[in-house]
Amino acid sequence: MGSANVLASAHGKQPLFSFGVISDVQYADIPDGRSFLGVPRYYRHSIVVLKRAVQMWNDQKNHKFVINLGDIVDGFCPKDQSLNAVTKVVEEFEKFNGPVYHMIGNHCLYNLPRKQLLPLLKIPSIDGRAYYDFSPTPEFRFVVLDGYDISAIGWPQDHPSAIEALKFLQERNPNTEKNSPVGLEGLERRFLMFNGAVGKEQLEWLDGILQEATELKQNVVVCCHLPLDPGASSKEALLWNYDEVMRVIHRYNCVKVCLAGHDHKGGHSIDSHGVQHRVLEAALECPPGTDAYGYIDVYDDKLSLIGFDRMVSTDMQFNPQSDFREKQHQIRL
Ligand SMILES: Nc1ccn([C@@H]2O[C@H](COP(=O)(O)O)[C@@H](O)[C@H]2O)c(=O)n1
Ligand SMILES: O=P(O)(O)OC[C@H](O)CO
Repeated sequence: MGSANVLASAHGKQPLFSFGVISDVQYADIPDGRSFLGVPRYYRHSIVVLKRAVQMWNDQKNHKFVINLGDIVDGFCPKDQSLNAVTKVVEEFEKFNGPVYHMIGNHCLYNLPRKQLLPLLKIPSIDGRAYYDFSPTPEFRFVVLDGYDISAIGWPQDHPSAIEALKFLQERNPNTEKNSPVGLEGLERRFLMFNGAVGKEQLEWLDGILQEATELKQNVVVCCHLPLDPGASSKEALLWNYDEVMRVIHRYNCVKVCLAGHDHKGGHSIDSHGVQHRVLEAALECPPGTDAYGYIDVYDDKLSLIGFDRMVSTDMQFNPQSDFREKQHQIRL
C-alpha cells in the first residue's frame, strides 16, 4: 500500500470529521493503453487502487463518508460488459463501512444511460438529472453538481439537453471530431464533446442552496467531475460554463473549496475570491503497485487533503472572504 504524503504545516488540532476521496478509476477488463496524448492508462490495475483505498479508509475507521469524483468505468469497456464493470466497481465502493457519494463522469455515460446508471450509483435524481446536496454536520454542506446536465453524451439524441449541447458545440467547435480542440484558442479549448455544462435550472438550484447555506452559516464544498477553475486544470478539461457557475458561487461567502476530477494529472489553485480548487489525480494512471487516493481532514478553518503516492497532499485554508477582498483592495492601493 502507498504511503501518505505528509503535509509540512502541522495544525495541532483534531479534525471535526474526515472523508475519503478518489477519482477517475475508469476500470475496464482490457489491456493497458494510452490516452490520445500518449499518457499510459492501466485499466485493470485501477480497481486494485480502489480496493487499497477502501481498505485504508476502513482500517483508519474515522472516515464519515467517501466521495468518488466520477468516471468509475472507462469508455473502452466493451459495451456488453458495461453493466458488469459498473456493478463490480460499485461493489468495491460498497465495501466501505459508510456512505459513498458518487457523481457521474463522461466515461460512466459512454457505458450506460442515465436511467440505468443513477440508481446503480444511488444518485438522487429528478428527470435523470444528477445533482444533489448533503450535510454531514450542521456546519458543513456538500454540493454535488451534474456537469453533464447539458451534454451531447448520456441523453437520448432527441432529449432537449442533447439538442442544446450539440447546437452549443456546433457554434463553438469547427472540427468534425468534436473532441478535438484543434484551432480553438485559449479557454475556448474547453468546448469539446467530452465536457458539458450546468443547465439553467441547476444554476437556480445552486443559487438557492448557497443562499440557504449562508443563512445557516455553513461552509460549503462544491464537487463536480469537471473542474471549475482554469488555474487548477487544463483548458481542455473545464466545464463549458465554469464561469457562470463561479459567478453564482462568488455571490456568496460560503463556498470554501471546489473538488473535481477529469483532468487526470491533478491540480490546485486559489481563485480571485479566495476559493480553493483541487482537481484530484486519477487512479487510472497509477502504474501497477502505485496509488492515487486520499482522505480529507475537515477543520473549522481549512480542509487538509492527505494524499497517498501520486495524490499530492494539499492544505486548503478557508478564506474569510470579506478579509480577503479587503486585503486585495489594500494591495491594489
Ligand atoms: N488533444 C486531443 C485530445 C483528445 N482528442 C479526442 O478525444 C478523445 C478522448 O481523449 P483521451 O484524452 O481521453 O484519450 C480521443 O480519442 C480523441 O478523439 C483529440 O482529438 N485531441
Ligand atoms: O477522462 P477522459 O478520458 O475523458 O480524459 C479527459 C481529459 O484528460 C481532459 O483533458
